[in-house]
Amino acid sequence: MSHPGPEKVFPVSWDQFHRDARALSWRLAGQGEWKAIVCITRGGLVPAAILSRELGIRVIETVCIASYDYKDQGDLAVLKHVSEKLIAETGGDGSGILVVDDLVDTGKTAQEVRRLLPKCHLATVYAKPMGRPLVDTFVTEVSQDTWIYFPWDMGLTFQPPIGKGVAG
Ligand SMILES: O=P(O)(O)OC[C@H]1O[C@H](OP(=O)(O)OP(=O)(O)O)[C@H](O)[C@@H]1O
Ligand code: HPA
Ligand SMILES: [Mg+2]
Repeated sequence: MSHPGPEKVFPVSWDQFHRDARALSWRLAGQGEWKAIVCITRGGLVPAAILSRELGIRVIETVCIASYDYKDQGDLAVLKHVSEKLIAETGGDGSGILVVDDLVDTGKTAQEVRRLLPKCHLATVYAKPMGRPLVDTFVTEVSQDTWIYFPWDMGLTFQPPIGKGVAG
């Protein structure tokens, strides 16, 4: 499924992402003690590094899930599961695990994680309305027809002067 239009864009710089991931850490700080972070690769790797530092959580695991080819959503593939050892150590249902991703969009990825770890705490930096109910904690909501551009997907390019695009 291609992302529906009309499309708005929300470009995020490294600095903005760092601030937003720190804001997520503040929201999570009072909410409990987590034994481990499980990040949903690849997008969850960067916020997981920041949360790990801010919350002092040193056990980091991955669940590797892919569904988008650029903006086209395809079938969801779980490429690697969370280790059986960590699941067993956390009661088999994800209790005490903080799962982190960069964003929730349709909620398909989050649904799969909830199926694997029903009692985990799921945190994302950004959320769109369709996926929002599946997330426990997030920082910023954007509309469903907004595409978020992350700093690791962008480079510096020439911008045409704003006046050139204005009719008249
Ligand atoms: O709520 P959803 O509609 O499922 O979309 C959200 C997921 O999509 C992106 O991952 P993607 O599958 O592109 O893989 P990536 O993290 O490796 O870029 C993003 O990082 C989330 O994990
Ligand atoms: O808005 C988005 N931006 C980047 N990756 C994504 N994967 C799903 N939605 C998005
Ligand atoms: Mg992802």
